[in-house]
Amino acid sequence: MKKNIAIIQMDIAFGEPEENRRNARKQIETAAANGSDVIVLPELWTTGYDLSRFDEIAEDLNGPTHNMLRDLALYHQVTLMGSVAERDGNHFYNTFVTYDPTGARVASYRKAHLFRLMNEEKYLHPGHEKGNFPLEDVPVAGVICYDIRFPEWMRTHMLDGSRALFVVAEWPKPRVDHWRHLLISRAIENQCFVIACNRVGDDPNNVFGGHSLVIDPWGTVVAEAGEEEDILYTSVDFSDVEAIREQIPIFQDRRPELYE
Ligand SMILES: O=C(O)CCC(=O)C(=O)O
Repeated sequence: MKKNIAIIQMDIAFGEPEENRRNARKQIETAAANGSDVIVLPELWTTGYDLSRFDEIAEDLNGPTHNMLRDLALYHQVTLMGSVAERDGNHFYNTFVTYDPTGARVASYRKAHLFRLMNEEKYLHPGHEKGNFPLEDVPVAGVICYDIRFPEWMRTHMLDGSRALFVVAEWPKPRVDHWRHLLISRAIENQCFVIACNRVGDDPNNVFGGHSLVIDPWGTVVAEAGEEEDILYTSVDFSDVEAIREQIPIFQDRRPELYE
């Protein structure tokens, strides 16, 4: 199945959900008008890392950001995804959501590995469930930023035949080399597409690196953004995964009994 992908590599106004929703809405409308089927937003794109104000700015899964994503997905007949600050009772999560063209939420994955360098563990709870979901009839998975440093967690997402890993991030510029190498490695070792959206700009503590990427299941970078706000367009044929998995059948050759 072939899909036109748009990655919205946006800057994020720190702790300003309304401003970020306005900006994202414009960019989603542009991407939809340009024929995109799947539109990816970055990590925590409504709030940024304004963690100490999550009590005020995080929302439950029926909040205004979710209504907007549901309505835009339905109106433009696209799939929309990205991570949003979630409130559930007294707990907060960094939650990757996906809305399909019927407006249904088909994924809500809570970031499993909290990033101490940005104090996430002081404010957020980690998730415990995997981020697999169907992109129409194609099995895929969505994960968040620091999660990609844990290949064993990424592998568990691939054991059901998933063909793509969607990654949303606020990855700082000083470690953009790690971002690129980790993403390319995840694509090669799992023989899957990696479709990764990073933010640009800065917040009070970090400068973010951009370089959103689309990598094919052979590990070749097929599209890459620079360090400015941009919409990165590419098209992906998920059936390309089959030939590579037949040529080098790593999923058949695994010996899980050795790994535990
Ligand atoms: O692992 C890294 O270097 C960056 C991770 C990160 O920024 C995050 O998880 O938000």
